[in-house]
Amino acid sequence: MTDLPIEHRTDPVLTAQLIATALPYMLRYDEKTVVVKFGGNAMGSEELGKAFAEDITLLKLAGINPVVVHGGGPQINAMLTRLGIKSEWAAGMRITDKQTVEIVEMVLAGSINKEIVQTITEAGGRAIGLTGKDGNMVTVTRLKRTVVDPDSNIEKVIDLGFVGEPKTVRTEVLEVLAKSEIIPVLAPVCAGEDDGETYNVNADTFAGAIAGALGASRLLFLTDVPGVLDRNKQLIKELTVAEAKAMIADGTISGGMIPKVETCIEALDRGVEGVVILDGKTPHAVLLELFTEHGAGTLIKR
Ligand SMILES: Nc1ncnc2c1ncn2[C@@H]1O[C@H](COP(=O)(O)OP(=O)(O)O)[C@@H](O)[C@H]1O
Ligand SMILES: CC(=O)N[C@@H](CCC(=O)OP(=O)(O)O)C(=O)O
Repeated sequence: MTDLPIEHRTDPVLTAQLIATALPYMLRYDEKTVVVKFGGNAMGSEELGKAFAEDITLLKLAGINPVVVHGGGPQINAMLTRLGIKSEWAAGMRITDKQTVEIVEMVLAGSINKEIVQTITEAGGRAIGLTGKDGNMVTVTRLKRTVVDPDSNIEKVIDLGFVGEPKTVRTEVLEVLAKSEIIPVLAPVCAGEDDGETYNVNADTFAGAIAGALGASRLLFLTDVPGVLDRNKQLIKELTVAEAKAMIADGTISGGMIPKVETCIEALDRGVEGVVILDGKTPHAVLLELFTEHGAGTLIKR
């Protein structure tokens, strides 16, 4: 006991009892796929990253099949600023030109992806970092986005550049990994189905496509807010699809929360059983959500 770090030193009987309470949840998710989207804003500190890696490693050891999809919006912003490149946004998506997509790939696939893989390794797990390009896993077409011009109230189609929409998801590689001890960590960078160009894909959209194709039991979005908030900034614990659509239409849900909620709706359509948006800044948010009755965040439901 005394060799353990202080935060792990507790009454051994209590510890054993606590571990036993996780059993029904372990049985519930045994061999099930859980897709966890780790948002760039949720990667707040080294400590949070470590707790996240421990949770994911624990899921894998418990016989669950975790698939990690990560973002990195703020980290891409920081690199673009360092390089003096301006970035603009529309409907929660980065308008991505040729120069920007190179930086996006560098930050997501090169830097963040490997950092998460390393943190999982340090937690005692084994992880492999992949992008949508690897194994031709996810191919995309150019995303066409319609927005309503606030001045004229007229709908217009905007060109976001090299922003992709997942079209084909090939799950072979992930199925092989599910049978192994290796945890996939996926960066949302993909090749265009028609042109072979590199595309920037919103990490939420990517996670939804993966969860749908794998028939995941759970899709968790770890972000930097407690969940979907109402006009008074109060947490909404359960949100129906119709309510969510109305909140997007009236602007209560905006920015990066739009692709998240839209992905939740699509994931439900594709048969994912439980879709939750929760606060990734709470240490061990994944275990808290899956292994306790403490269900935090916003559950999106039909
Ligand atoms: N109704 C809402 N409830 C909660 N967050 C919202 C809402 N509308 C907009 N947001 C914004 O969405 C952000 C989360 O999306 P995003 O920044 O893309 O996070 P992530 O990096 O986790 O994907 C929040 O930090 C918040 O600023
Ligand atoms: C098209 C688009 O917007 N792509 C995102 C990809 C990263 C991402 O989604 O990161 P978060 O999950 O941290 O927001 C971007 O360029 O920022």
